[in-house]
Amino acid sequence: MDHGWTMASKQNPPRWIPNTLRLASHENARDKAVATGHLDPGSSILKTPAFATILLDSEKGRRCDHCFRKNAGLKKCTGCGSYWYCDAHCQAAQWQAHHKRLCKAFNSYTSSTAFQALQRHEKYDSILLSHVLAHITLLPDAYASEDMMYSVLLSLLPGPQHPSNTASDLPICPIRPPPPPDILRKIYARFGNNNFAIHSHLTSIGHGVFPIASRLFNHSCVPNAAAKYILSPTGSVTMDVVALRIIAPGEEICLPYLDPGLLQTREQILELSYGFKCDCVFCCFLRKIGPLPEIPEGEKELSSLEEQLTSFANISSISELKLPNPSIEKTPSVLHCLLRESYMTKLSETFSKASHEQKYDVALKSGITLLSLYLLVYPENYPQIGMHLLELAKTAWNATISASSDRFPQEMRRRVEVFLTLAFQVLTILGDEGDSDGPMEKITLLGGLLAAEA
Ligand SMILES: C[S@@+](CC[C@H](N)C(=O)[O-])C[C@H]1O[C@@H](n2cnc3c(N)ncnc32)[C@H](O)[C@@H]1O
Repeated sequence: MDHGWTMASKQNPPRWIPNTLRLASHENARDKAVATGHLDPGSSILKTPAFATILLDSEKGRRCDHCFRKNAGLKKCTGCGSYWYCDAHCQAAQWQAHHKRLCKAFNSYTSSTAFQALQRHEKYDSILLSHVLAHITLLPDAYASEDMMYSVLLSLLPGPQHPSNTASDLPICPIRPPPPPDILRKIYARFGNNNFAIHSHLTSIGHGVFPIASRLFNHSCVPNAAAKYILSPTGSVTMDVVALRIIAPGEEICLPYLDPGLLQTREQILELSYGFKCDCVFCCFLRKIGPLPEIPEGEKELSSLEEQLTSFANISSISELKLPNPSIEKTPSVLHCLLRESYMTKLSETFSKASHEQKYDVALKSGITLLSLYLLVYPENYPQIGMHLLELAKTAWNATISASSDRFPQEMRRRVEVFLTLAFQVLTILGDEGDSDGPMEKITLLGGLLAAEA
């Protein structure tokens, strides 16, 4: 079995590498995936199916455990009563993938004292690990299988060593044949730094093991690509890695391992969970400026800083043709306090609450400040920017229709158009993903309302 493919050791790239990519050596991360040719924004770089997945508890019973699609008429597994499926097709597919090895023992395993003593994230790991192992036992030759994805899974870099990474204490569902302890340890040691959160329109719905994507993509806090998830009635979840901007031939393709908006905690998370120090321009800038200053308590002072932020982000120049792209490294030092994570959270809460309570002036002011911050911290065409532009368009629309006709400002209408067009431009790069009732449908709906009002 080929567990350790490296650039140096083989001439011909393995068949799991798509022709958009080649592997090259990386000084700290073993290998890196580089583009073989020019890639336009929105190009698909890699499509890869999951090796195993698990739904979050919040989604259990409202999404199919196999295809992850929402379904009001799910049917429960009559064996264990703990898995739900769209239909016989999804049930049969998951039965063959892993469930036939788990169904009988599943409930006694999850009600055991050992399982119940686990933290929530460990419970997810424990069940996902059981899915992975059960799947392996169903491959030809089980734990000695030559299966491509299994080989790639075993060849992944392990996460940093810490006690929770040893698998010896992690209970798993009893599986026949039982996994050799070294395989069990090896796979679990690769969970923390390789698995992915599966999301639909920015909401996490599950976790997944996608060995090929893990093997290929390193992290950047200023990524040029992003992963989206395709939910289809014909199979389990597929990951699609999409270019966010033009990528030149030979350029490394990176994904964000965490939310690039985590400006204060990401260094620690990357070190603890992934075992490396990020050297992207953004992290170098944050290290250079040191601890972020406190946010001023006075309302006037904060409001003046917010005006300076929107002016630095050049928000007034917004047109439907292009979003400004302010450079984080040039952020004036007086604005560094606004890079605190708590400030972004608070601003986002103010925007949502004010929109909800129909305080549109407050909502639009905080929403535009939040947009300035997003443009500063997120890379070009990042979906958070597009989703926020859509929220701004909805808020501006509600403000427009709630105003009395004599107050109906043409300028506000124009704002709706601009936000909506920009939301479309950004979100169309990632394209359709997750559930079908996504932001693109909402953009079409609001565009229709706007046209009808004209
Ligand atoms: C999902 S793997 C990435 C694929 C890896 N390059 C390989 O050759 O298999 C994650 C691991 O790669 C390394 N890594 C990823 N991004 C990195 C970066 N920007 N700098 C240093 N190491 C990185 C870390 O060891 C991390 O735990």
